[in-house]
Amino acid sequence: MALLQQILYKVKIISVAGAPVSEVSDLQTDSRKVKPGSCFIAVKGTLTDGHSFINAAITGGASVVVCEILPATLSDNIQYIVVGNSAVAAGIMAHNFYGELSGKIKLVGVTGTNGKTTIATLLFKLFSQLNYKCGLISTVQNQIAGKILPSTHTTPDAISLNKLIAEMYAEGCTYVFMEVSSHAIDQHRIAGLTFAGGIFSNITHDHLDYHKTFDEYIRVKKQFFDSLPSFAFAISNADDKRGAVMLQNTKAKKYLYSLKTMADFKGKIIENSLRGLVLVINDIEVHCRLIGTFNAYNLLAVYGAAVCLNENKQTVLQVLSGLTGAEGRFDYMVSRNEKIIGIVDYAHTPDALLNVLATIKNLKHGEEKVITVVGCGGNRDKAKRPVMAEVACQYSDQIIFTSDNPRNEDAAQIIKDMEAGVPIIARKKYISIVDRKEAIKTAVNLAGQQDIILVAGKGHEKYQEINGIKYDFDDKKILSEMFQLVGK
Ligand SMILES: CC(=O)N[C@H]1[C@@H](OP(=O)(O)OP(=O)(O)OC[C@H]2O[C@@H](n3ccc(=O)[nH]c3=O)[C@H](O)[C@@H]2O)O[C@H](CO)[C@@H](O)[C@@H]1O[C@H](C)C(=O)N[C@@H](C)C(=O)N[C@H](CCC(=O)O)C(=O)O
Ligand SMILES: Nc1ncnc2c1ncn2[C@@H]1O[C@H](COP(=O)(O)OP(=O)(O)OP(=O)(O)O)[C@@H](O)[C@H]1O
Repeated sequence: MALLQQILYKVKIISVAGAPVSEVSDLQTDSRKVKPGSCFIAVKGTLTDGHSFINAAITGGASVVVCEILPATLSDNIQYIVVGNSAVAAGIMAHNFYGELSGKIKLVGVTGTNGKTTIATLLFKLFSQLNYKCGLISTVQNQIAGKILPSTHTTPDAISLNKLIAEMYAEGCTYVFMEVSSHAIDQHRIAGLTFAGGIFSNITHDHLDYHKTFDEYIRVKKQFFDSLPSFAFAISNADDKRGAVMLQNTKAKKYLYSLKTMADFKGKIIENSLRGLVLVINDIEVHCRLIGTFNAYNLLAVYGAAVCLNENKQTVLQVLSGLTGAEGRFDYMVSRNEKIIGIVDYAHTPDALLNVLATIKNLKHGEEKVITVVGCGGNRDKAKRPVMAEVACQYSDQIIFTSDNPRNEDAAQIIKDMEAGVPIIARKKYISIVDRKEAIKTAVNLAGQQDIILVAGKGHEKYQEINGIKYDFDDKKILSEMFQLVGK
């Protein structure tokens, strides 16, 4: 049980009604999770309004209701607390409920359209190798000092988020690196948290189904930096058109990183190939295992954050040189005998597939073939199927269409939908193999010395979802097994 008065610390209360309650058992924003003695916070959502579930929450046992508008009829023995914004209140209350722990650890948030998972994961790996106990909150997975927990959101809801941070604190974590999505900022999932630092990667047109306009998307992202405290650091990408704007109104100490202009954290690419990056960062040369210019930016952001957190520059670069990126994000291996490069990437949209294939094309230096294994998910946007196929054909020498997560659809039909997008001139360079394992094996059989195999779409996922059942499936593991089996 927790004292209601303490949980309401810093919440802007407009009025209070009903029967006074001194303690609550927990906080819930979902009436379906309410238990006897819960405090139910009615949040206006994107689909429905939590206010319409107040009665259900009371029936479930809630003794306190936090809301923006009082219900027409008040129930007996319930305390009602009216606030200006329930989502903000939920954030602050969750932070108080779990012991205001974000200020007791160093919490670093990463926001931007691309690179959040990579930057947060690299920071987690770096600080873990520097012998700190760390937490990671990301799209791919959450981690508490090495213990892996599944992730459902890029940034969890306020209650789950504060609970997770409390678990990290209890395990002795001193740093938590987390992704901050624009949805989370907009829905106040991070309200009440004290950040030690914030990092901006970049912003491009995305998520406009949610934010409606690009200006609104920028405004939401900027709110994160506007809310950082003066003792925090704010690091931004000087080479992004909106990099400077992000830091315009922040109280935090401002830093910029760049590959192009003078900046606090200045980097230069000396070598950029499918075998890694050679960079000079603040006059120190560093050989990294990550691939592509975008990863040079990610590495600079990580380096900058580590320096802001008072780590030794040489040591940071030394550790960074050995790190691989986030699982399933341009995740690559080299086959033992024929030095075939195998890349597993989460790219499951035409845009992402184009980015990965364009990066491969820019980095390969000779006549190496690019063989792409790709499919599309079932029960999702059908319009993207032919477009994905077209992109794959445009940038690959050979393509194998296969199944992704067919879910409740017929995998062969999904592939047919993809085949409709194959340009006439590319008809001879694709084949279709429904069984994903067979498709990967065929790609390995087709590949010669130094060729490049891209297995796209599932990245870090460890399953294939077919008719409601998730079967074990791991692209990276299977690719590696096939290299061995085929003897390449
Ligand atoms: C569009 C969106 O972001 N929706 C999020 C939002 O749900 P919502 O606003 O739709 O909720 P709602 O269904 O309208 O319900 C409103 C309120 O009524 C409550 N309710 C609802 C039903 C009921 O019976 N009882 C009840 O109390 C709900 O708990 C909620 O508080 O708030 C929920 C709780 O925080 C989130 O789980 C949910 O994420 C959905 C599942 C989602 O898919 N979100 C994606 C788009 C998302 O957030 N993505 C970003 C990453 C984006 C990226 O960079 O790729 C992320 O951070 O994960
Ligand atoms: N700094 C960057 N700039 C542009 N593209 C990037 C950057 N970092 C990674 N990418 C590309 O975007 C893809 C997604 O990267 P990552 O998962 O790190 O980003 P994210 O912001 O977490 O996106 P998501 O929420 O979709 O996972 C990668 O596979 C890579 O192709």
